Amino acid sequence: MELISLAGTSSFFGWGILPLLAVGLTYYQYHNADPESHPRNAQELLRMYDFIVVGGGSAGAVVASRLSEISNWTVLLLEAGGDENEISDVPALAGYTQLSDIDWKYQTAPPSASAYCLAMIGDRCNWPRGKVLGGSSVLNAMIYVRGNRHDFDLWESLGNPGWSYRDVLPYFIKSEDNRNPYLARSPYHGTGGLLTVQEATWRTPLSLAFIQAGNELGYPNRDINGVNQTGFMLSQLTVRRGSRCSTAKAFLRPVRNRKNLHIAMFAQATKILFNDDKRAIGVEFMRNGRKQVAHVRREVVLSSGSIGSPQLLMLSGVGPKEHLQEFDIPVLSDLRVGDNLQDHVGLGGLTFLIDEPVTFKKSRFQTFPVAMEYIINERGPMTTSGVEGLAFVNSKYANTNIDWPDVQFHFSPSSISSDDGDIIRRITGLRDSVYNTMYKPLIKSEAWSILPLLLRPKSSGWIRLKSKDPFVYPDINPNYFTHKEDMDVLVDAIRIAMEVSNTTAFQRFGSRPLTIPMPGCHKFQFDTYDYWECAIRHFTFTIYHPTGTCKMGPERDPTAVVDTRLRVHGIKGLRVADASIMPTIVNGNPNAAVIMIGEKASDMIKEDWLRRRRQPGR
Ligand SMILES: Cc1cc2nc3c(=O)[nH]c(=O)nc-3n(C[C@H](O)[C@H](O)[C@H](O)COP(=O)(O)OP(=O)(O)OC[C@H]3O[C@@H](n4cnc5c(N)ncnc54)[C@H](O)[C@@H]3O)c2cc1C
Repeated sequence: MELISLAGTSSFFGWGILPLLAVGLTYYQYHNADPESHPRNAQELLRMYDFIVVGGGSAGAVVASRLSEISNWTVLLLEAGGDENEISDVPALAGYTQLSDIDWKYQTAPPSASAYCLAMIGDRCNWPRGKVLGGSSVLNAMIYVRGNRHDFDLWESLGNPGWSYRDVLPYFIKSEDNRNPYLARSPYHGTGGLLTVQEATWRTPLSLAFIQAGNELGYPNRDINGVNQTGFMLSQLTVRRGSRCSTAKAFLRPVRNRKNLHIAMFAQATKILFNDDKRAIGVEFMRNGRKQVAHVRREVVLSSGSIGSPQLLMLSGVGPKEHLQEFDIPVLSDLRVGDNLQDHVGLGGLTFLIDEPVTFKKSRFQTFPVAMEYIINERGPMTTSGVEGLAFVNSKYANTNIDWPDVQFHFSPSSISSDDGDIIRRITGLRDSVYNTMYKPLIKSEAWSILPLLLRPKSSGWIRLKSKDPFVYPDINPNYFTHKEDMDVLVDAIRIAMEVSNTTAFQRFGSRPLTIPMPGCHKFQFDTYDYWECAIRHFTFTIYHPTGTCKMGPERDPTAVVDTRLRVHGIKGLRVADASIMPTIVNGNPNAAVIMIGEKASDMIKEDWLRRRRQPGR
């Protein structure tokens, strides 16, 4: 628009003005003042900072941004990866970032205690994590869900005062800039914050069928980030003008010109350094092939995520004593780092066929006009994350006396093969036998799917070092389905998904389940408990929500790693602020809660240090 109006004025001033303008803009480096311009990768670092934040992901970007609001504090953000790119910006291309350079490309260890991920090559599930400024918020599906008020009240009741729903709600609201007027009006949402949240502006007709189906089943269409969670709704997303709004875009780009904030990309922390008093005094990191050290005056904040944070703590001598001794790592604080690994897990590839040409397919939407609509108008099919609707429902095992549903549905107007086998097949790591038998035959069909997800798993796993070498990935054991109750809830969730397909809303499109049996499950009759258990153990689908590996809890809790102010027990000058501190996994996609943790951590750090300054002698 601006260019068009400039072109209009050029006839008045003559053509000479455009080159003049271009020279002027370059001379004054106009982009420097643009809050949307990318952050700079600082090359010259100081020897000492007030704070060092390790990891610039969903939480770390928030912490670095908020701490550097105090202009006389110097802040260094160390990020192992580089910057976001054009592909990661496009919601519909989210899958393309996985297994790319900006993904750590973790995998689960082959199962031992119980069977899962059997349909995947090597019986390992891929666990993507963002290795990029913005972290996993650059790879994720952008779904904005806060969790349930009972999650946070539970955290408080486990000995964490200050973390009840009433306490944390203001932090969710603080970050948010909700762009849907009907949501923005609600007291549960915020406007004017740094993180843009809105519903997708484009959707298939099936999204409305999904909401109507919920109604038919007795579930209201409601804002699941509002007063109650149980119900169906269109997805709220962290997007801005049709593009991804990662935490790097939201929290770091606007402050890129702060002199007191240095962002060092491609800098992977390898160890936290301590003095004899067990106080963190600096961080050792690798950058440009060189080992370097940055010292810290006040605190190190570890925000390396649920895999990176426990790994770095253990490498630095904070972790289970017997495990660290295996690697001859001197033990500074014997804590259950790496335990309590909780994740959301469900059945992948639960597919329904329809007769109408309304689904989201590569052949229909990866076209030149669609691309141009995105580039020019920031609208159209490229702006969708692929998950058009969400539902929070109760399995028959849920306590319906309280609003705390135990199952989440992700509704997609597509199937595993809607992209013609390009990406989804690769990023799920499906064996050829499974893809070719079940999903390849659907390439020409119209299909939609529901991902039924277990919200509060009883099974939990652990992260353990495989080596003292910080560049060797740790062992990831999610231990899915060691508790039968988890399987019971999921099988019942599949039955509810079948009911969704049977509603009038979906029958209008001729909806019916895909009945090709999962390879490996032929011996069970389709749609029995045993069949679904077998299918779940094969096409085990995590949507990558690992949490809890540096659990928050009081000192009396032998499983706690950080206290309620996120300070590592037994250590000075070191906090953890990311998904790993969750004592229990939140009831829904965790990104919003992780951002809340970043906000609250920053406020606590400010309170602690600014109060100390005002009260000399403490
Ligand atoms: C594919 C995918 C889809 C998802 N979809 C959704 C969704 O739609 N909605 C939702 O709510 N949640 C979603 N999630 C989960 C959500 O994105 C994460 O829970 C959240 O981003 C975790 O934030 P974090 O700050 O704990 O870790 P991260 O965001 O992963 O940040 C950790 C950062 O630390 C850096 N780092 C790690 N180790 C080091 C080191 N040693 N030195 C320096 N830097 C280091 C990493 O590179 C990274 O940038 C998804 C996740 C993935 C991977």
